Amino acid sequence: MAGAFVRVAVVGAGYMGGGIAQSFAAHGIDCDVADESAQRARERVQRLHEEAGEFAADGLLPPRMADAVREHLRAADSLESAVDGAGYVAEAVPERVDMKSAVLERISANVGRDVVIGTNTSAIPIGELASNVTAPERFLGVHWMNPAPFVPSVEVIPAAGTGSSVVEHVVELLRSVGKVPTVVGDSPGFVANRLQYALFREAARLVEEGVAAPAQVDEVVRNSFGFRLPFFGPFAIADIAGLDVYRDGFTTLEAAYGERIGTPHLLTDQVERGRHGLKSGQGFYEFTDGLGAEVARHRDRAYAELNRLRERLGRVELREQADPPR
Ligand SMILES: NC(=O)C1=CN([C@@H]2O[C@H](COP(=O)(O)OP(=O)(O)OC[C@H]3O[C@@H](n4cnc5c(N)ncnc54)[C@H](O)[C@@H]3O)[C@@H](O)[C@H]2O)C=CC1
Ligand SMILES: O=C(O)[C@@H](O)C(=O)[C@H](O)[C@@H](O)CO
Repeated sequence: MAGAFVRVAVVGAGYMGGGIAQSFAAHGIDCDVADESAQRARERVQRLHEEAGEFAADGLLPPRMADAVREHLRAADSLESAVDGAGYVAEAVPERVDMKSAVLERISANVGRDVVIGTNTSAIPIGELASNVTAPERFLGVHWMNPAPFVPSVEVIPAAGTGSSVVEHVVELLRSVGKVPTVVGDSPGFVANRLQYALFREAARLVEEGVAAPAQVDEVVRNSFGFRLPFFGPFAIADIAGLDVYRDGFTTLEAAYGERIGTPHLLTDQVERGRHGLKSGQGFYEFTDGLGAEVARHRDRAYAELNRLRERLGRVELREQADPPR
């Protein structure tokens, strides 16, 4: 059914809209982009074409995909002409409810009722934006990560009224362009940004309290739990560490920071049921029948390989602010 979306339109050709458009076009899907003015859309598309060539020259994209971006990605003179004939429209204008509402109203006034409309909002509940769209069963959140051509995940967020076939078609479309779509519930920040912003908030508190400078926080994160994240999410990481150990750690953190870092019931419940993670054979995941040993072996191989990749790639040195924030 991805064929139902042979043409897509992207409204808002900035950092995200541009990358989303490149991702579709690189896979041979015609993609028309609109921005605030025809001139801005033309300038952005010219840059997106050049950038695809640079990706190919650097070996990040096969040359045929860069050619496909030049062939299939086009600038439209207006929102109305971009969406004309599209089967799927991606909205990627700034993260402001007023701006998104006006643009979504305009999109839905200019397309048929069966045209699927996805918003790339980072955090605004989809149910809140749905009131701007006629036939809201064809509306949903489709949240890409930056930079869109290279980061696999796209959160797919149905609102209460989104049709299940619409969700299926969008999942299929995203898979057809090499993405990893995950359907999640409609809650502010969804999964990725609720976690990402919670991490950033605590990182900022550490700096505000003088515990560490931004560069020190980043160094610790990259080389500690951040090092594990390409392979394991927070539940697998907790299982591998030991859920009883996590529960005991929370005792100290909760005493110091209260509810902000309070012990989750989900965790104490596992520990009380004797599910301590990998070492007990069960936690949030099952490690029986030799799976525990397999997970540990894969973990060690993955981490050793990641160390080698990091050595090979080297680092880009970020220059610290001369007058660091407190
Ligand atoms: N920057 C990021 O890392 C990510 C951002 N997002 C979300 O994607 C959306 C866009 O963010 P960015 O691309 O980073 O912003 P951006 O500022 O780079 O791009 C926004 C684009 O929308 C255009 N625009 C503004 N008003 C418009 C209108 N009425 N009609 C058509 N185009 C209009 C702007 O000229 C600009 O090109 C936001 O909702 C943001 O939260 C989602 C994932 C990652
Ligand atoms: O991290 C990402 O790419 C996304 O989840 C985002 O939505 C943005 O970084 C966002 O937080 C910035 O507005």
